Amino acid sequence: MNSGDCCRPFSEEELRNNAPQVVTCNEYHREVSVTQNIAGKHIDRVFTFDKVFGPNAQQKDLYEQAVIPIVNEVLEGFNCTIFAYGQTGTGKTYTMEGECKRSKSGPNGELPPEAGVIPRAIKQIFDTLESQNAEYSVKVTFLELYNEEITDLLAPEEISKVALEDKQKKQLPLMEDGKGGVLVRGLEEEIVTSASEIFTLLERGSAKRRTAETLLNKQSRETTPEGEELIKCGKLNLVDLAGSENISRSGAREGRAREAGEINKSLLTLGRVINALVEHLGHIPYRDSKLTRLLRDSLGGRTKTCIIATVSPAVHCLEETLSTLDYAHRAKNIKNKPEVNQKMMKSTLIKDLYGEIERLKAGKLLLSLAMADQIEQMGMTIENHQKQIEELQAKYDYQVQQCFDLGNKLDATQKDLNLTSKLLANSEDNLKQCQFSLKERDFIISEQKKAAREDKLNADNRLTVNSFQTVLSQQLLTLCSSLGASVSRQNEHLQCVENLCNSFLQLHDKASVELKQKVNSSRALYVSHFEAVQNVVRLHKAGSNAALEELSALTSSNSQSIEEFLSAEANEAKKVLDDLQETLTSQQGEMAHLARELRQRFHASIEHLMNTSESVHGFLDKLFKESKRLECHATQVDEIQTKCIAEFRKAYEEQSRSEAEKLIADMTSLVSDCMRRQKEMVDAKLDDLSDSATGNKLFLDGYVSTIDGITTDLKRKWQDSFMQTESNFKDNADFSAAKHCRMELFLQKCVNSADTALGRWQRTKESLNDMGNQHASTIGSHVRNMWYNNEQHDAEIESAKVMVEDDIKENSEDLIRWFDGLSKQEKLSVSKILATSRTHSETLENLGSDHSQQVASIEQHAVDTFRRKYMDYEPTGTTPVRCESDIPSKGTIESLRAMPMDALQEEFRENNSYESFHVKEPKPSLIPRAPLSQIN
Ligand SMILES: Nc1ncnc2c1ncn2[C@@H]1O[C@H](COP(=O)(O)OP(=O)(O)OP(=O)(O)O)[C@@H](O)[C@H]1O
Repeated sequence: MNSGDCCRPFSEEELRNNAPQVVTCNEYHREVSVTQNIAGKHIDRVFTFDKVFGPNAQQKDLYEQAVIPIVNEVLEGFNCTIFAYGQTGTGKTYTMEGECKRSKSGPNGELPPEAGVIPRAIKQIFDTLESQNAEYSVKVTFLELYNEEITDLLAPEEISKVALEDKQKKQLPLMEDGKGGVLVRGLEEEIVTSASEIFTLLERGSAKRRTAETLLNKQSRETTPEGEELIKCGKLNLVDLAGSENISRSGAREGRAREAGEINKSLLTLGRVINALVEHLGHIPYRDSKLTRLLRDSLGGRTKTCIIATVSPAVHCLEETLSTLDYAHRAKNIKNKPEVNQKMMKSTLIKDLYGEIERLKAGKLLLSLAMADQIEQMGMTIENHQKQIEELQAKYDYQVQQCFDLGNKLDATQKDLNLTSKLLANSEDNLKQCQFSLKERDFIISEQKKAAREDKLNADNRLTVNSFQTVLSQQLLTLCSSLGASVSRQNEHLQCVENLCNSFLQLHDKASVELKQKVNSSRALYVSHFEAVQNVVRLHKAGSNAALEELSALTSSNSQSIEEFLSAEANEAKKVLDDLQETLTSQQGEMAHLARELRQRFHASIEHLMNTSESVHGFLDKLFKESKRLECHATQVDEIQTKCIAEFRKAYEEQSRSEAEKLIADMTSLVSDCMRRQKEMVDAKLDDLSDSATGNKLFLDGYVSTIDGITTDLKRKWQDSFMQTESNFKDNADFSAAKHCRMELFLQKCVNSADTALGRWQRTKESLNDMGNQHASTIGSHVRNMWYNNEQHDAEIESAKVMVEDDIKENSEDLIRWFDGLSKQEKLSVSKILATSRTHSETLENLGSDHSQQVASIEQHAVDTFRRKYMDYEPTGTTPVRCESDIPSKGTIESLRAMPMDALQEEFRENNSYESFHVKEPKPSLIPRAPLSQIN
């Protein structure tokens, strides 16, 4: 099955409402995409069809692209169906029929651009058939399927009128054609020879349409121009379906709902059939609706079918659009098996046609017989009607006669009525007169009976007065007793109120006194607390001040002691260094002196030895030995010196590593030890030397004589050795001097490092001093700030205290004043209440007494009044009491007499006019009745 989608442009209303577009058509890709907004997301659903026509597509485009091939196939002998499916108002009818009328078509039978599929297909068929110059015949059927009822839209008017009555009983039925197809029995088939004929038929048929599905069926038979015997036969079904919307959304009600339901039945069955075909189900429910029965061959059969789905681009049709597209998309999957209709032999066709003519003839005969019957029946009906008319005419005449009689009667009655009216007026007048005179009589009688009535009235009144007096006195007694009870109750209540007021006042006084006491005590408590707080603050302040002072003193003493300590340390170090310097200088001098002395003594002894060598050359060996020993001593001295220097160096190195004071002290002690030891050694050696020299001299003296012989040799040897010794001594002295110099150098270095250490120390001391001073000044400023803050806090607390005290004093005074005022007011109010209650009770008492007096007086007055008015005698006394009643004057008594008849009549007539016969407001009597009226 082919399926195409056709999206109409926005309607004017949609444009007016600015309806958003949700359908977009891609004609090139043959896609329709529908944009849905689900949970704030745009989701596009895309449907692909065989052809897609967007809002700008023209009728011509659709026809050319989608329908021409189908019509061509019809002309080739295929059966084809085109149906439009879609929501109401989406353009199904527009697509199928278009918006053209025949009158609008062009001069050469050209169709206007808005012409739809049907007129274009008709035109194409006839154009093609005519252009082929072939014999052809075209038959048209046009039916409407509405509420599952089939209407023949081509049925002739007169017959359809008759059929209209029949329709109530019998619809056009569907029947199987025996070849798997379905026929509509009795459906009119029009043979047409031109397109314009079809247009006329369509126009006529369209006028009869109600709505819903219409199905146009064109059958064309064609013989080829060459006059072959074979005839091609194709059928084109054009279907305009009803709106596809759901019944619940169609808004149909009652009768319309049934319609919609039936329409829906067709469409629903169509949907089910499509589904069953798509899903290749075993059972296809064609028989469930007439539409599917009619289109059976088009749905999965041998007919080529094209479904045109029409949609609206607007968002409000979104749901239906999706449903339509889904429907058409599913339908696309139906696979029909188109077959060319069997080509008929021309002779067979002629035979068929003859058969049909016979059938038609038979039908015509039957029809004429039926018509004769009908005519006969109608004649009888006319006769009946004639008789009925005659009867009716007779009835009418009778009625007219009756009307005439009734008119006469009416006139007579009218005259009677006038007469009766006059009589009635007279009677009424008489009645009025009678009534008037009756009234008059009544008045006269009543006037005349007045005196007698008065006596009776007096007796009645007396009785009434007596009974009234007893009732009144009883009621007054009850009233007095209830009033007295009420007064006593009210007095009690007032007493209660007074007592309550008094107790309330007492309680209030007590409470206010207690409150005052409490306010005073709380004030005192507050003041004492505040003072305690203040004391604590003062204590805290004093403590912090003392601590601050102590801190500042401690800081200054600390800095001072540090300074002192540092300066003492520096002085000591300086002193040690000076001592060291001095010791070193003296050591240096002493060493130089010692060395000089040593050299001098050595030279002197050498000279002495040389002077005495000749005499003591025997001892030269010994001297030589001694010199050797001296040399050994010198070596020892050197060794000691070396050791001393090494120790000094060591000490120096240690000194450079450790504290300067210790090093200097060590060095000083070392140097002094060394010097002492050298001196001791030198002294010892000098002693030894003089001792040995003495011994040697003695030895030499003792052995001079013995060693003369060898003296010369020895002398030479001695000189040599002496020279050698001298040179050695010189060398030693030089070495010693060099060592000394080095030692001096070391000493100098030591002094320099001591100076550097001293400088560093002084700098350290200065920086320490600075730091100390800085810290001291910072601490001092902190202390000052704290002091200042404390002072400020103190002042603030003091001012706050004063303020709070003032406030409290003021508030408590206010409170007390307010309480005083309140209690005064209350007292005033209570006293007012008391006064009021007293006044009230007095008033009540007065009221009670007044009331009883008044009751008595009322009673008396009432009794008097009644007596005065109605009684001639005292009600109970046996002896008649003189009554103080006014004795009417003679005139009054005269007036009490009944008036003469004439006067009474005159008076009555004056008060009552005869005309109006209404009793007028009585005029005051002409007769003076002043005393009586006063009494009455
Ligand atoms: N493609 C179109 N171009 C212009 N106007 C269109 C188009 N399609 C439809 N319309 C207009 O939309 C309106 C409704 O169209 P139409 O009556 O054909 O709808 P329908 O689907 O047949 O409705 P229904 O189901 O009630 O018969 C018409 O006024 C028609 O002119």
